[in-house]
Amino acid sequence: MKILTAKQTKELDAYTIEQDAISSINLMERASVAFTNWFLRKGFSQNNRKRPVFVFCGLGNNGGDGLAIARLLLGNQYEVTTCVVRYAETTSADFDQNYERLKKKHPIIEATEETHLPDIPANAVVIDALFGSGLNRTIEGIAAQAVKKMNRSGATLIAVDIASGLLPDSLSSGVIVRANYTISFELPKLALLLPHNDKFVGSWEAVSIGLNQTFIDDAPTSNYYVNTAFAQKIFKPRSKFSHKGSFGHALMIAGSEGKMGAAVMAVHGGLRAGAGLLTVHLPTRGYNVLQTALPEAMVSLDAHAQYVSNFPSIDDKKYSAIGIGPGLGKHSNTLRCLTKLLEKAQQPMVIDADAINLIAENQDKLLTNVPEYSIFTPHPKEFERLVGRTSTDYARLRTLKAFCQKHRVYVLLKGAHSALATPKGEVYFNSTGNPGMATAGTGDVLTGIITGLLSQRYTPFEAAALGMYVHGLAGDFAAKAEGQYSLMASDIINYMGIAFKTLENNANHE
Ligand SMILES: NC(=O)C1=CN([C@@H]2O[C@H](COP(=O)(O)OP(=O)(O)OC[C@H]3O[C@@H](n4cnc5c(N)ncnc54)[C@H](O)[C@@H]3O)[C@@H](O)[C@H]2O)[C@@H](O)CC1
Ligand SMILES: Nc1ncnc2c1ncn2[C@@H]1O[C@H](COP(=O)(O)OP(=O)(O)O)[C@@H](O)[C@H]1O
Ligand SMILES: [K+]
Repeated sequence: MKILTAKQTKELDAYTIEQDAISSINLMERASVAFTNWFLRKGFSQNNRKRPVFVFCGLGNNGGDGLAIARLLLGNQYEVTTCVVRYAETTSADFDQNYERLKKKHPIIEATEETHLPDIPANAVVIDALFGSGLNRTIEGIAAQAVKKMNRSGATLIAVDIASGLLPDSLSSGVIVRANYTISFELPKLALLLPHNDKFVGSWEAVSIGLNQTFIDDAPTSNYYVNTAFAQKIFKPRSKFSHKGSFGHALMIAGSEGKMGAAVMAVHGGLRAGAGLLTVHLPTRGYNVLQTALPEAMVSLDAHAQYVSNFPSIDDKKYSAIGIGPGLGKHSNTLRCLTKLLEKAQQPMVIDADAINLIAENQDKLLTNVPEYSIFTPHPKEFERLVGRTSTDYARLRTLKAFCQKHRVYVLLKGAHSALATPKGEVYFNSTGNPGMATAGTGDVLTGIITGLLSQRYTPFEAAALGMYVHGLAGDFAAKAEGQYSLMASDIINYMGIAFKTLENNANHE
């Protein structure tokens, strides 16, 4: 799914109105109905009674949506208080039409100064329709006072299209609505996916309003959203005559004294992702724990007991994918081993954890030897070690894209909405996952999954994109069954089967 800019969204609206024989006012009605349907599904009741609804409207089309939503909720027997915040003289034509329609049957509060703003009880549901994608400067005056009043109220805040004050695709400042929910029209906006905006976005959903698909298909963008349909296209079901040789042989280099569990997690992830064969190379002291936990894996033992100091021969292309990093440690001999491996390796590798840290600390020597199209999987701290500190989410995204373009590698920057950047400078944001996954070992599982997929001849991009999607989906299934609080990395492994099965089932029904 594409992520478009505010400017493109405006053009998309206009194109739809022109090409699809729908008037602007009817498109607004569609958007308002889509929002209201979402609202009705949620219900927003308390003790079997509908909670009072307060709608704050601006003077443009976002305000017009608010007025239409107020009318639709009145029709559904909600007790609605509507307030138009008069921060300027001019109003949009569609705002005017919806204003007239609502005014006929419902009193509208006009606020030109703070004392006009209605008091909001804490049990209310507030609909924020002050500004949408048309915002082009910080909010001031009476509109800013309305935002502050909404934020102070303790009520549940729902943003129409985007929280007022939040710019869809660039850095925001000034007062911003702290929404609990955001209902975005048609496509997600870049701002919804960035960590620093979490407090303004809440949980969000994109609802379809039937905007023109041809325009969307043709629109240039470098930002994408990896949803189910996207992952489904990448996923390859197994053919009847396949055998374990069809799914490659993965090599995972991992583990050090005290961190052998990371190797176990990664290997487990790789096997569950369907690697035909998987050899793990690890320090001798890890042998028993690994073979006891996972008899399915083959083991190549290092010359050293506590850390990795060498690696098995990769000359004969025996391994169709190599992953390195989980629990590796940073011993000087491990650094020497990694240096040699990077010199020798011809194929893209999956590089995680301490392998990233070692490369970060020895960039001059190591970075140029990383095989083209390798996949780095840093968490934010590891990414910072690699590229330095960045001040904002947008600056970090620019750095991420530039790093991938310069070094011709993929970087999967982990977190909520993990961002997979490509050598072309595109970014694919993940749709799956939950905060329960912020726990020890989940990253090791991901490294295993991606290595396992890569070994089966998925391209590096496919392996990374499908891997992050399935990893998050398994985490979502685990959280649904067990809750987020006590979720552990091994729960993700346990739910990987169900995650892959949903893709298998969908593929079989196509
Ligand atoms: N046909 C359409 O274009 C559709 C638009 N829709 C809604 O329309 C919204 C966009 O509407 P608009 O383009 O009218 O813009 P907004 O309603 O977001 O803002 C209204 C106007 O306020 C002015 N403004 C911007 N920042 C301001 C500030 N800080 N202080 C004071 N004035 C400011 C701008 O001139 C802007 O056009 C979307 O977010 C969506 O909610 C939906 O109804 C779907 C259809
Ligand atoms: N709030 C969150 N929402 C969704 N996914 C998350 C969240 N926090 C962490 N994750 C996921 O959990 C994993 C954590 O990886 P990492 O930090 O490397 O953990 P570890 O090093 O302990 O294995 C990543 O895949 C990341 O995307
Ligand atoms: K809004």
